[in-house]
Amino acid sequence: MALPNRLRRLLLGSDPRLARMLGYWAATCLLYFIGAALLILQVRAGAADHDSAVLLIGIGATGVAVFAVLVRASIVMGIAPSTLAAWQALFAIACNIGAYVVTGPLRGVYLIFLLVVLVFCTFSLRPRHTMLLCAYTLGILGATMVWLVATYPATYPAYVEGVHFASAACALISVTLLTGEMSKLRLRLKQQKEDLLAAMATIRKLATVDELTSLANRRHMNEVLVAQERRIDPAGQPTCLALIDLDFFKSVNDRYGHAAGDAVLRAFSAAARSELRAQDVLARWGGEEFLLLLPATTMTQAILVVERMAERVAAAPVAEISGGMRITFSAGLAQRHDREPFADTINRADKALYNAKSTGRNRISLG
Ligand SMILES: Nc1nc2c(ncn2[C@@H]2O[C@H](COP(=O)(O)OP(=O)(O)OP(=O)(O)O)[C@@H](O)[C@H]2O)c(=O)[nH]1
Repeated sequence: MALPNRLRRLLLGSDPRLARMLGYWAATCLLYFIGAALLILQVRAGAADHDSAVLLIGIGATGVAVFAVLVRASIVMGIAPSTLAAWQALFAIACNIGAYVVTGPLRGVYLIFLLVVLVFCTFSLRPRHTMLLCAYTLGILGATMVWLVATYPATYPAYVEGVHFASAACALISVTLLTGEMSKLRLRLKQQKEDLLAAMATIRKLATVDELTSLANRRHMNEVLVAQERRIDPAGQPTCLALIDLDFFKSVNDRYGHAAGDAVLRAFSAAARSELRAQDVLARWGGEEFLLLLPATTMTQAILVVERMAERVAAAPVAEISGGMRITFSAGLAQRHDREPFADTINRADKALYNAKSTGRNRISLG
């Protein structure tokens, strides 16, 4: 892995949610720097108290650093993004109100910052939580303004604070209502996306899996074969195919009924599949016929696999059939020649299967 990639992974992690949260954190950082710069300008102009400004900048910087660590570790620590966003918002609001108190005539700017904090919450908080946050902000802001007017009436005239509070309340409430609507829209979109993904998974399953046996269906097997034909196998990697057909299956249906026949097909599929490796593919090719693909398998190995399969299938109990009838099958086995189209290998396996049937069934013939 290249060094910048490694560094990126170390800083941002590999989870896209984490990268997004760190993106929001970077935006709050920017806000903090602008707020701090404004405070320094006010101190230089003699409009803000130096010590209070330094203390506030220190608290803000510590908060920003602590949240960087918390965001980075949130997934490991199991902290929900919404919880972290709420903490960050509470902290940012407290800092902004602190800056409002410390800053001189330009303090109105921090009221705009309060709005920005609430807008950010749209992306991570539920509408109800954003409303609670708005109420908390207005409560603390109102109480602070009353205290300022009562303690320093010359610096914080009542009519100025009144106008500040009224405009902040109008803006914050409007933004909260608006962001509430946006949050609902976002949640609806998220739900729709999840529904769509679930529907796509169902469609994919229906398109690739045989409903009765849960094996791959013929369509999917054809896709697998096409993909296999396009692959360039390393030299000396043989592939075998087996066409498998249950013996005297019609008589199962006739004697025990169609439902029992279905049960036999399911029992065969489960038993046969239990003998296969992860890379082998067994598909229902049609009716009571199955196609088995054995990649990286020699003919000798394939014979052993199909024999083991036959033993397992014969021993599989089928509750729907009384009298302990044994399920047997006949198989035509063929090894794919170099670059041979699978259609031709299947043809050879089919001829071998015909041979197995005509020479007595319950056996493997080679094609
Ligand atoms: N229960 C059930 N029967 C099926 C299904 N698909 C095909 N069949 C039946 O499978 C039977 C196949 O009969 P045949 O082709 O004569 O084969 P067989 O009786 O197994 O005879 P051999 O293959 O020659 O040993 C037919 O009766 C089909 O109706 C299915 O999904 N469920």
